[in-house]
Amino acid sequence: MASQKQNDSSAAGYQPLFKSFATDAIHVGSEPEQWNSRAVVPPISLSTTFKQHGPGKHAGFDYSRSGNPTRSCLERAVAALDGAQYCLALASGLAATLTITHLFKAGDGILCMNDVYGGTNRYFRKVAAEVGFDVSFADLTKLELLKAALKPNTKMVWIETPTNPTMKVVDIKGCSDIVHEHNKDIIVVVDNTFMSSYFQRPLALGADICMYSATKYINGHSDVVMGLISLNRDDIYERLKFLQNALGAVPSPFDCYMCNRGLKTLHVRMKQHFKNAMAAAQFLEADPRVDKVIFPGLPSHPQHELTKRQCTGCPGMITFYIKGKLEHASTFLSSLKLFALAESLGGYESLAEHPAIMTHASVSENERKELGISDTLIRLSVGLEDEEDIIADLNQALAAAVSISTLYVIVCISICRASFSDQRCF
Ligand SMILES: Cc1ncc(COP(=O)(O)O)c(C=O)c1O
Ligand SMILES: N[C@@H](CC[Se]C[C@H](N)C(=O)O)C(=O)O
Repeated sequence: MASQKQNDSSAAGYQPLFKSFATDAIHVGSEPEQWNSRAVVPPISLSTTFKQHGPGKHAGFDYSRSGNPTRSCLERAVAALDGAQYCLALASGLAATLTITHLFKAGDGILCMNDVYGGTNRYFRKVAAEVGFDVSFADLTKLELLKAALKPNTKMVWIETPTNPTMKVVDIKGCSDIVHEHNKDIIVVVDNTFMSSYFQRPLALGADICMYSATKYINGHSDVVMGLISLNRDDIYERLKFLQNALGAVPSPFDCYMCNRGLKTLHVRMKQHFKNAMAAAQFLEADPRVDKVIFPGLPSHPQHELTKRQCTGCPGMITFYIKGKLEHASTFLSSLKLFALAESLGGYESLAEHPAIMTHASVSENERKELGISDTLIRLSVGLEDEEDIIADLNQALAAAVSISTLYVIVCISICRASFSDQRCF
């Protein structure tokens, strides 16, 4: 990648860290010289309107939905971190998705990765499809399925990587090349919520738009709901800027201030999320009470090599299947003491949830089954607490959920099932 340089603190085998990331996060958009007061921390500009010199003659801002000084500070910082020329802040991740989709019109084709955040699935299936978009889904981890799914009316390909919740990793460059060879006008969007700009820069890999639920790692403190869109193309930016104002789903100046404040420590947080998640994933993978762990940082992850090729590291997201049934998953979740049983992710605090019942309840049962979102699937957002405390909490909750005698019964049943099916085979 042209914008990257080898850095001592890069994780072994991954892409080198992005040059000057921390410096840009801290300084771009926050220059004291832009304010008469020379404030080092950007002020929260609450005014909804701005005095004009003459009709239509203003100093860059006229009305706060159309543009706001505090929002501009955040947008400039995020653009720099994404290696983008432009960034637009929206009221939520879903508001960003909605605003991007308004680039198109009824009858246009939208091809979406089959495993995406439940609300994205819900929006495309139950809102966009209902107003006439031709929405289809495919497993974009398989490039041949992407090729087969592109249609003459396809206008947008929506990638989420790693996917929420089953952590599939999509080859952004591979997909973008195929899509743009098919038709250079198709817009490739990457939902970069899980990786954040610290671990992945989709625009450098060929995507046209990079979007975020900034509610997660970008803000990182679980106290702001926001969406962000970064891009380089002038024509798409002009239209999105128009839509940001015309649709009006903008964040408040206070939230922009908070998010910009969170962004200043993104690099520090992401490093520690990676370290803590790696330790937790290794612990879970070695534990007999766990069936399977899905973490792109583990060599057992099917796209581990791809992750190292396209990312600089991994966030704190781990998905795993606990041994047993729904009752074991439920007991595990309600026995956690340090992890809070709650939706959302990417904050400094550890969270755990049950995707089938919580974040992906809006995905149909059949689809959940196909995607592996089963009753025993648990999603963790590993926070920044001490590593030993995180592991101790997982250990005690596993002990509460799957006792040695239960484990013995589960193992006996699976041995019996295996030998029964062997006999049926012969
Ligand atoms: C990957 C991903 N994309 C988008 C969204 C939507 O973001 P928001 O909740 O900020 O609207 C979420 C979560 O809600 C998410 O996890
Ligand atoms: N992206 C978050 C959001 C949780 Se789902 C929120 C709400 N219940 C809804 O259905 O919109 C995550 O935890 O994945």
